[in-house]
Amino acid sequence: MKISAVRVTPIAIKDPALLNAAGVHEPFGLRSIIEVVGANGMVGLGETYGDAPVLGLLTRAAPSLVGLSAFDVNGMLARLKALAPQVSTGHVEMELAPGSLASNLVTSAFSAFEVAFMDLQARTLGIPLVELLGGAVRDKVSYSAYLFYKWDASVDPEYAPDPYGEAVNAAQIVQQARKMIDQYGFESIKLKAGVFDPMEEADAILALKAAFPNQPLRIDPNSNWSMATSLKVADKLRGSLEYYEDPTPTLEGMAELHKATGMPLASNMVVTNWAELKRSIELNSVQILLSDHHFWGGLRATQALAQTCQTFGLGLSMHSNSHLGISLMAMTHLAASVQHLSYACDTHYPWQSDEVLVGGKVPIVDGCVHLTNKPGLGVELDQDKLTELHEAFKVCRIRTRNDVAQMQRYRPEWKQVKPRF
Ligand SMILES: O=C([O-])C(=O)C[C@H](O)[C@@H](O)C(=O)[O-]
Ligand SMILES: [Mg+2]
Repeated sequence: MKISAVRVTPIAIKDPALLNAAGVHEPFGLRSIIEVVGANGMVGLGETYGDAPVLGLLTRAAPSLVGLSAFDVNGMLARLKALAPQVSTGHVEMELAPGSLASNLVTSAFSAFEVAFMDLQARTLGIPLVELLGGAVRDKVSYSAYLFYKWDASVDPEYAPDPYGEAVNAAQIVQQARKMIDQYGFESIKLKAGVFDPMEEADAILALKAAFPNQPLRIDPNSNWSMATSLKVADKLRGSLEYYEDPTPTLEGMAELHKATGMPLASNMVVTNWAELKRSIELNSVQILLSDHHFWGGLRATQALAQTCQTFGLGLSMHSNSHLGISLMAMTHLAASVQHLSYACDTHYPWQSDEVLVGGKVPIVDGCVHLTNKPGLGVELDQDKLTELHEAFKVCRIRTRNDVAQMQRYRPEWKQVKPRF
C-alpha cells in the first residue's frame, strides 16, 4: 500500500509559565503534526518537536517518502539518512530537557514518521496500533501528576490564563497537586525541581508526602544540583521517593551518587542514546531509564530498549515534553505493549489547553489513558484546529525552544549555570 502524500504542519500550542532549571517555558510550545496519506485514502498521524532543526528535516523529507510502501519503515529510514547531510551533519542542538540535547536529527525524524507509518498500517488493517507492537499487555496506561513551580499568567500578557495560577512555594505545589489529582485521578506525583533553594524543594516533597501519603513521589531538578547538594537532599528525602530523577550531571556523577546513597536514580538526561546506555550500565549510573519514543528511534526501538533494560535489571518509565494527544496516544499504545514498564509514565498533557483532535482532549481517567478498539492510534485530526494552530505558529516569534532567553526577559542577568545549586 503506497504512500500518496506526506504533510508536515508546524503548530504553536499555548504553554504556561512553567519554571525549570534552564529558565521558564515560553508562552508557546512548538510541535509538528505529520499526516501520511495512503493510496487507500487513509491517513496515518504522527506528532513530534516543532523546533527548527527537526521541522527542517521533516519538511525536506516529506516529498521523498511519497511512493514508498506504508510498511517499508526501513526504506523510510534510508531516505532520511540520504537527506540528512543536506540539512546539517545529521546532528542537532535541540533541548530535550534543560541542559540535555538530542544529538541525532535522523533518529528524531524517523521516530515521528515511524508512528505515522504504523498508524496508517494499523488503520489499513483495521486494528489498533498496539497489535502491530505485539498486542496489549494492559488495556490502560498510568501517568503521573507532573507538578511544576510556575508563575501566574499575569507575569506577561503573552501567556494565556491557566487554571492553576502561581506555584512558588510548597503550599502552592500541594494545591496544584490537589487540583490536578482531583481532575485526572493521578496515583503518583512528580515534582519538577531545580528552580528554588533545593532544601525548600525537598520540603515541598515532604509536604506532598504528608498530603498524599499513598502516592509515590519523584523529584527532578534536571541535573541542576552539585554532588554535595544531591547528597543533602538524598539524606532529607530518604524513604520518601520512589526514584530520584537526574539530580546531578554526568554519568560519572550519577554513579557516584548512587554508590553513596543506594537510592534508585532515574534519567532522561544522562542516558539519551544507546552509547550512553552502555556506559551507564558499565558504571551503574542509572537504575531506571526514562524512555521516550520521540528521540529513542520510535516505537519498536523503544520496545528494544525495554527489553535491554529488563536484561540488565534496569527499571523503565517514560519521559515527556510538552505535547498533544497524538503523542499521548503513541506513548499509550507503546506503553501498553511493554510488559517491563515499572512506573507510571510522565506526561505534560494537563498543561496543554490546545488540541488538534476531533472531540478535543484525550480523557485521562483515574490517572490512566485507556486503549480503545478503534484502528490505529484511535484518534482523528480536526483540520480546522490544525489550521488554527498552524496560524498561531506563523505569527509566533518562537522557532526553537529557549527557556533561558525567555527567563532573561524578566531577569536580564539570568544565565544557564550547570549545576546552579
Ligand atoms: O523529565 C524531564 O526532564 C522533562 O520533562 C524535560 C522537560 O523539558 C521539562 O523539564 C520541562 O518541560 O520544563
Ligand atoms: Mg527528567
